[in-house]
Amino acid sequence: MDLQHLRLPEWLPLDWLPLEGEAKAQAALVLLALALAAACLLLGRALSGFTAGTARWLRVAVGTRSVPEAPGGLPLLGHALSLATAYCPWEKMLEWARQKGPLTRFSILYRTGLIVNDPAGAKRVFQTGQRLYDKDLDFSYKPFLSILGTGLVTANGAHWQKQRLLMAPALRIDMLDAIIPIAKVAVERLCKQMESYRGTNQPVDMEEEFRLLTLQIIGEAILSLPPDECDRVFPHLYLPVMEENNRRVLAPWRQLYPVTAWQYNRKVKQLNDYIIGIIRARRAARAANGGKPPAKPDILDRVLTAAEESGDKWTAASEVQLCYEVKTFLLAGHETSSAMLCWSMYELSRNAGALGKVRAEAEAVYGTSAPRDAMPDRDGVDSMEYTHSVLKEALRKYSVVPVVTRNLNSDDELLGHRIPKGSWLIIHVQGIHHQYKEPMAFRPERFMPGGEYEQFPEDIRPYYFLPFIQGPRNCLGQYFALLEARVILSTLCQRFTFRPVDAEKQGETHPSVIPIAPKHGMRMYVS
Ligand code: HEM
Repeated sequence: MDLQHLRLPEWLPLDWLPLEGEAKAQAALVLLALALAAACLLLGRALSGFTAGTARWLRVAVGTRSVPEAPGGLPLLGHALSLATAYCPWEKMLEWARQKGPLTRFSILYRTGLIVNDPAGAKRVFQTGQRLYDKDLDFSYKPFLSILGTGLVTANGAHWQKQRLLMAPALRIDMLDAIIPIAKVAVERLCKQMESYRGTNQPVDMEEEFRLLTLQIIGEAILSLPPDECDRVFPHLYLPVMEENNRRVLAPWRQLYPVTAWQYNRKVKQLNDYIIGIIRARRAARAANGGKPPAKPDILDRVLTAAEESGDKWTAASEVQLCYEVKTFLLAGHETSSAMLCWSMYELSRNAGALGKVRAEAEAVYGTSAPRDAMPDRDGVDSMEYTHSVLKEALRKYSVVPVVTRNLNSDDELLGHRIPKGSWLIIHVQGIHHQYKEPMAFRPERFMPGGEYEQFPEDIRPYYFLPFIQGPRNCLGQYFALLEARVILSTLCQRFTFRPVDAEKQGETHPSVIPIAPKHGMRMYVS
């Protein structure tokens, strides 16, 4: 082609090209062609995404018409406005479910959701049909993917199965035994600090203390980190990332704020570098020790042993995956436990009878004469049955994880309705927990032998208590959480009496952050 007489438009910013005449015209044409191809590619992707999204929307909207619809839906917007203006979105969903029945349909713009407020429905999703229900990564878990990535909580399908097999042995009984002394030493440290508040008018923010304490315990259990290292690293690197993730749940556009995004990405990178540094040092130490783990292996050592025994080659991808697993354990393993402890303590501060029973169990295990700090063994902790029931009742009443979401990857039959692939399920754990008698009354006796829980029919009973869900994807840390919490709660109750600064205010639950923590902190006077 003769390009000699081709006149390039003056508005094209081509001055930086170090060429002249025909060569410049040729280069400009190539650049234009590349720009056009990129634009077509982007448009194609947007169109195919839009077409796939529309097809899914149509399939789900039409396929779920037999399910009763929540009241107040608007054309196009669906229930988006009702949810956006509700004080608490999952309370609003529960209000709808109570009006419409065990399965209720709602929509947010083009997305149709189905609220499951029934133990039989939960059994289908979590147990008998578990393979059909994937984690909801494109909505509920999206803001947390920088921490969770492809770790266990957010993995799906064959990848999840492989990781579960690899990680589960790390929390076997001998590791659970090791958690007891870690928790006891940590709570004794907290007791010492709290002595200076005893009998003063200065309250202690127990929410903050429980958060730091559970982070110290999980930090030591996974990575053998000393408490001062946990206090130094996590509040700087990990907690700000989590705070920003929580903000992004309600304000996803925050990821477009350039300074916030830059700071956020920097913290995520520093946290990753920190954890990967520990993994590398640990592997080097094992290599120097003839490939053997240390005498007292922590969770990281146990996972490294399982990875070696699997026979898979260790690669850069294995390192990244393990980093996600460590972050997953950190996240899954402390905020939920800390919320459970806050609500248990709050209820005990208002219920002298229940507090008396917890104290009696503590004295039987730790002793009645000073220093009352005997190290419990597994049988000792297991003997604290009433304390265990206090924790379970706090998990029932406050349902710290109030809803669990899933995406259906194939057509299914749920609670008498045929529902299509692509449906979005919201299993209302709080709704199911509040199907007990007088649900807002705090009664640990419900979980004692012969209590209300045992009255539910045996085949469906586990689906009436779902703080850790049930089935193959149940919480891997549930025994860990309930063990450490028994040690913490019993020790604190044995040593101190707690009184909320403002009992009404302290009892308010946060309306938008999961796990549900106190809305105004948990400030307590100690005596
Ligand atoms: C009171 C404390 C806790 C509560 C209420 C809780 C709750 C839950 C729930 C509801 C799930 C299921 C999430 C879903 O399916 O979308 C889950 C999964 C998980 N939790 Fe916990 N958790 C607690 C403590 C812990 C601790 C201490 C650890 C680690 C040491 C842990 C590790 C995990 C892991 C790894 C999973 C994913 C399991 C899988 O998908 O295979 N959790 N937890």
